[in-house]
Amino acid sequence: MSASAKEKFIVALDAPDASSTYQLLDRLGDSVSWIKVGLQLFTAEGPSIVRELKARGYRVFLDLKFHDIPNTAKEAVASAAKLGVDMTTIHLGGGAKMIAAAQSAVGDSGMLILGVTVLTSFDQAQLEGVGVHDPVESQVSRLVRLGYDNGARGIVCSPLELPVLRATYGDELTIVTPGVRPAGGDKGDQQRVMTPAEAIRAGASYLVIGRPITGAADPRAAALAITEEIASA
Ligand SMILES: O=c1ccn([C@@H]2O[C@H](COP(=O)(O)O)[C@@H](O)[C@H]2O)c(=O)[nH]1
Repeated sequence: MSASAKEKFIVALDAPDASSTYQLLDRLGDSVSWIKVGLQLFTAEGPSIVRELKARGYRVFLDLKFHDIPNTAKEAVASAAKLGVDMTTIHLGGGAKMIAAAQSAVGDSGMLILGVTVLTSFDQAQLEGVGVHDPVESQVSRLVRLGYDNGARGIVCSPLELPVLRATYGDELTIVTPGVRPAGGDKGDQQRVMTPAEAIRAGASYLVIGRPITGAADPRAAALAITEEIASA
């Protein structure tokens, strides 16, 4: 198993509290190096969970998907940068001014802002339900262009959109893809999915995978199998 395969894989620790998080980390051992802290865990535990994960040596992706007026988004991004996280998220639907304001708060922290496009739980019908009648791929491309033109160099999208984004932007973008499921795995609420190997071959920089690991009988074995699949892609 190569170290670079392990570093392309981010485990989404969508856990209810710190103690269940630490139990899961004990079971995962050295099989993961990146942890995603999302809304559930951060709302329960606050910034202390991020500080503890950083102290334990993990790289941290804080996925709170900021979407607010420009000043509020900017100050939230500044707080994330002060916490020392490696990546954080904004919704590109927040618009040009919000994206630029958020980007301006990164400073010299080295943190990467990822712009969320169309959630991977959306299919075409759900997109139409919020009033967007273009194909999902067009909406993703439109939001990525808006992000790019306002300074964003990181994107969250489904693996299905990778080919067109790589064809347009080459390696200029760091592209993080949730919506990843091992072959035959339960999709849950995810709609636009690929396997780990397919997503890597399509050009993902990082894969975010949660329940296939956190819900596995042996999370370490599940994480190692995904890393092997990434390495062999
Ligand atoms: O479009 C998006 C943006 C973020 N996510 C997050 O990724 C993980 C995926 O977890 P699974 O258990 O592998 O489905 C989760 O934390 C989401 O909040 C996303 O799925 N789609």
